Parts: sequence; C-alpha cells; structure tokens
Amino acid sequence: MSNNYNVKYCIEPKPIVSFTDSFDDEIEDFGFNLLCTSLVPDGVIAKSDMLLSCGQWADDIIGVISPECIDDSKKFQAEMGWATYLGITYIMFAPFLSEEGKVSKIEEIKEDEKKKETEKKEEEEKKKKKQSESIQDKNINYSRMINSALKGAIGSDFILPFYLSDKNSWNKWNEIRLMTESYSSFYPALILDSGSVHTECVESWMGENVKALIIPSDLFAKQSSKSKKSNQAAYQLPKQILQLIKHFMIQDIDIILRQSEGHKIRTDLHKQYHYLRRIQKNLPKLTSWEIANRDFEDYLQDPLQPLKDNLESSSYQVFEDDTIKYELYEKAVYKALLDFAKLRKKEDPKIDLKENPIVVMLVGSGRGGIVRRCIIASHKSKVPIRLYAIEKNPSAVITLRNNKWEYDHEVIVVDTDMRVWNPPEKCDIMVSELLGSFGDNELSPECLDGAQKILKKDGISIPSEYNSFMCPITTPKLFNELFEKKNNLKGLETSYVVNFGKYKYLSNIQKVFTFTHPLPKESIKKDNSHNDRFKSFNFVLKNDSLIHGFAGFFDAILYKDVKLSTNPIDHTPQMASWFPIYFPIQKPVFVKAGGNFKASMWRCTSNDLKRIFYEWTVTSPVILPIHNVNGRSSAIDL
Ligand SMILES: C[S@@+](CC[C@H](N)C(=O)[O-])C[C@H]1O[C@@H](n2cnc3c(N)ncnc32)[C@H](O)[C@@H]1O
Repeated sequence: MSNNYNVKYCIEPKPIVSFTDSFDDEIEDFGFNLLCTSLVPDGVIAKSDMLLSCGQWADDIIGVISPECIDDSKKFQAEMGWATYLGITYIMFAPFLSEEGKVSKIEEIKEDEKKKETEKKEEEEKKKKKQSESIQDKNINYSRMINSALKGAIGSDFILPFYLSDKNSWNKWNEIRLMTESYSSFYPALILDSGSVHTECVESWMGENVKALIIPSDLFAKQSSKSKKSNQAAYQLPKQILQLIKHFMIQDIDIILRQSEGHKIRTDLHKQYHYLRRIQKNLPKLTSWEIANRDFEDYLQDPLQPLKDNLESSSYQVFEDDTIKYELYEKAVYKALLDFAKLRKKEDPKIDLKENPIVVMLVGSGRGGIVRRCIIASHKSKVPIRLYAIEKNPSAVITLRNNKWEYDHEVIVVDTDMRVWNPPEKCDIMVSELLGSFGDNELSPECLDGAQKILKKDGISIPSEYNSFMCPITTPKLFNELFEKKNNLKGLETSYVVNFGKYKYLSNIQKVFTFTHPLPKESIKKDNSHNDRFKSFNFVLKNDSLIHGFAGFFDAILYKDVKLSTNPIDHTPQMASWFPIYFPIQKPVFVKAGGNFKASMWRCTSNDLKRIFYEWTVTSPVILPIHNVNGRSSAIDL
C-alpha cells in the first residue's frame, strides 16, 4: 500500500452463513487481510478444523471467544481449547460487561415533590448499585479466566476489546493488564461504537499499543445521492473518529470492519473498506528519513560509547548523513571566527591574520565531517584559520590523514586522546561534538575538562553549554519487552537510545543537568566530583496514566544564538542525529489525571575515576528502589 503504512484490514461478517464461503469471498477474492469470526465449538460455524489449512487458521483468522463465556468458565475453557487446537494466532476475548447500573447525577427537584422523588430515586439507585456490583463481580471473575488463558497459551496474541463510548475504558484496560501482569502478547482493541469521544479517555489511549480498531458498519454515515454526484465518498465517518483512525493507521494498526444489523457486505462494507483505504492513502507521506527510521521504531539500542570504543565507519556515515548538524556547526564556527577576527584586530590593529590566523582545534574529529565545515566557515567569513584535527580512533585518523580537504586547506591531524595531548600552541576555538542523546552521556564533560588546557585564556568552546531534559513516558511495548524478554534487573536499570513508536509523553518536559565549557581552572576537581549532578522533579500528569519510565533529550548552545535541540518543544527541524534516550523503571506506576509524579535523577562519578553512571528513582505516588545503584547494571567507561 501507498505511503509505507502497513494497515491490515479485517472483516467481521455477522452471522457467517458458510465459513468457507466467507473466507473465499472476502480473503481470497476481495482482498481483506483477515477474517474475524466466532469459533464456537460444536456450533454451526467452524465444524471442523479441516475447513482451512493450518497456515490459514494461524495467519488469516481472528478467533473471537463468545460473550456467553464471560460467566461460564467451562464454556470459556472449551472455546480456548478449540482455538488452541486450531493454532489460531489472534484470539479476541469478548469485551467486559458494561456497568449499566451506574449512579446518575441527581438533579434538583422541587421542594414539594422532593421527598417522594428522593425515596423513588434512592430505591432505583440501590437497584442499580446492586446490578452494577454483580456486573463488576462477573467482570472480575472473567479477568481471572483471561489471566489463566494468558498464562496457559503459548504463541498466540490475545486481544481484549473496549468500547470507546465507555469513559472508563482505558482504566479498565489498565486494571486488567496490571492484574494479569501480562505485558506482552496481550493487547487492547477499541470498538468505535460512538461518533463522539471522551477526550481525556482518548488521550490515555494514545500511548497504548492498541492492536485493532473495530468499526461497526453503522458508524459510517451514508451520503445522500446529491453529495454522491459532487464526487464525495458514499460513506463518511465522524470527524473525531477519523482523527483517531488516522493516528492509529500511522502506527500500522489492524482495522476490523464489523457488519451491523441491516448492512450488506457487498453494498456497504466493501464500499466502507474502499473509503478507509482512501483515508490511508491520503495520510502524510513519510520522508525517506522517516521510512529508514521506521525499522528502528521501538528498537532498544545501547547508547554509543565513543570514548571507550572505536566507532566503525558505518557509524560515521550515519552521523554525516545528517547535514543539519554540520550546517549548524558551520554557522557557529563562522560567527565565532568573525568575532575573533574583530577582537584580535581591536587588540592589535596592525595584526595580519594571514600571518597570525585564528587557531581552531577540532577535538574528536571522527573522519572529518566538522573539519570540512570549519574550512568552509573560514572561506565564507574570509577569516584565515590554522586547523588541527584531534582524534583517538586510529582507523578514523587514517581517513583524516588521507582526505583531500576542500580548497586544499592544510589540516594538522593529531592521533591522540584529547585529555592527554600537549599542543604545540594554544587555540582560540575548541570545537567538539561528543554529545549523546542525554547530552553528557558520551562523556563530553570529562573529555572537554581534560582538553580545555589547549585553549587560550580568552578561548571558547563550541559547544559552550548543553542541557539534558526529561519527562515521564508511557511506552508499554518497550516496557513489555524489557519486563518479559529480558526479565532481569539489569535490563530495567539500563538506559537505551530509542526511536519511540508507541508511546506518549505524559507531562511537561523539565530540565535535568547543565554543563558549560570551558570551566574556571579552579573548579575542575581531580576526583571529577564537579561533574556529579542531582535533580528532583515534580511532574503533574495531564491524564490518567501508567508510567513506564522517562524519555530524555538534550539541547546544546554551540555559539551565542546557534543552538541545536532534540527537545520536542524546540527540536531542530529535520535534524536526525539523535534519537531520545529511555530510562525504564522496574515497575509501572499509575498516576491519576492532575496527580503528581515525583522522581529524582543522579549523575554519579565513581571513586576509581573509571566510570560515570546514572541512578534514578520515583518517590511519589509510590516509592521505587533507587535504580542502578553504584552503576551495578549500566555505566559509561572513562
Ligand atoms: C560523536 S563522534 C563525532 C565525530 C565528528 N566530529 C562528527 O561530528 O562527524 C565523536 C568522536 O570523538 C572521538 N573521541 C571521543 N573521545 C575522545 C577523546 N578523549 N580524544 C580524542 N577523540 C575522542 C571519537 O573517537 C569519535 O570519533
């Protein structure tokens, strides 16, 4: 399908007269991807497993467990047994019973009627409450059955649908997933049973790994023949619903078209299918960068450690593909060169800058992406420079030495660790790009503290400052992976670089740590303790949320107003060099809308001067253990 979104379309005919006919007509001939159907054992629908091949049962069918199972555990077990026997991959439970008996708001009643009315209402409410309690009991028993099924089956994906018209739908999902502690292979689906939505509830759903949207065919409004003439689609969906559908289409959701009473497959559902395909086709096209990065969506990567490890050629190529970063560095160096030229001329009006060029030292030059930009900045500003490229990766140094630099500018390549280098002269401008997804996490502070002795007294560092930021995030898919696949403490106490796919930032983004360069000589401590940091946060949650950790970002002031940022608030447009960082927490934390979520974060330098690590914790509404104590699970080597 167009624009690289991978939506699967599924039809749920009601009732199925002939299972095989439905399958042949809708999957084989019409082109639906999946058939959603009840699997009642001994019933008229699927009389034999030989109606389809094992591959078809596994790949093309969503098997629906019937609603009668909700308070009949024997029937539930029988249907589950049949689904397992068939080898069904997608098993959809019946939705919870809805609690009709909710207490409605008592309206003001005239004084003389008040007593009678109140008695009547009280009576009614008692009845409703009782009814509601019995439904709640049924639902909790049903949750137990679901839990047993989840724990017993291997290789299936389980889907539990919720009515979007129920404003507690997300909370119900949250309760059962916490109750079952089934973090993977168990997904919610949304039944779009109403044209209007509860905005807050929908907000809570936005970060979930929703497996399917179930659209009853009577949700579509049929257009009059007049509007048909004006080339409008034969069917339309309510605006809010369309927005929701588009949001989830981008996340490659399954769409289940459910046949409503009085609607025909050929005349109604097939047209609705085409309408939805058009909606998908008109979604914004992904850029080539977005397409490439889709492969990395929700993929947990260990942050690079360019100080400890020597990067490979492919990593440098990825850096260099992001021209935006290099343009910003060029701009920063250009502006700094103009300022230095002015300053040096002010100090000595007779100075010949060709004889006494501005000295630029690029520390950590990789294979030369920024070297090239420094030369261009010098040409554009017409300020002569003497340029040094310092790099400790021996392979990158080979490339640096052999590159034919633009304009045949000389580059003095030095193969060394910047922290121990004794330069033949000092520089005016020290340029570096040692920034990680959380700013300081590739040890820029330690490297630049060590290197700053190469700076003249009035010399500057590009960047001059960087700040990290973070906010709580819901990211069930990633948490599930860490919780179940790795299911160990180490996995949940490590930070990861991630292109978030199914997630939602849950509060305002707050500043964490700040580093500036160069530092006054006296503030640099031998034991590196000046690079320790601590920060506490109070995040206010916008919606009922389940928090799975923190998303981290950074910004950097390169020179004066030249800045780059990965903070979503002011992300540098088109800049692709850094994905956010993810700090998981050992247990998800539920916070109600408007509630406070308090957390703390430390950057710790070790006594043996060999590593840097982060520790983090949650202090409200629950207290979690301090994560990664003494860097036991993850650290960055110096
Ligand atoms: C993130 S890469 C940036 C490369 C290049 N400046 C660019 O933007 O294309 C950081 C580079 O700094 C080098 N590096 C890190 N720490 C260093 C150190 N202490 N001394 C010298 N080079 C270092 C790494 O080997 C790596 O090539």
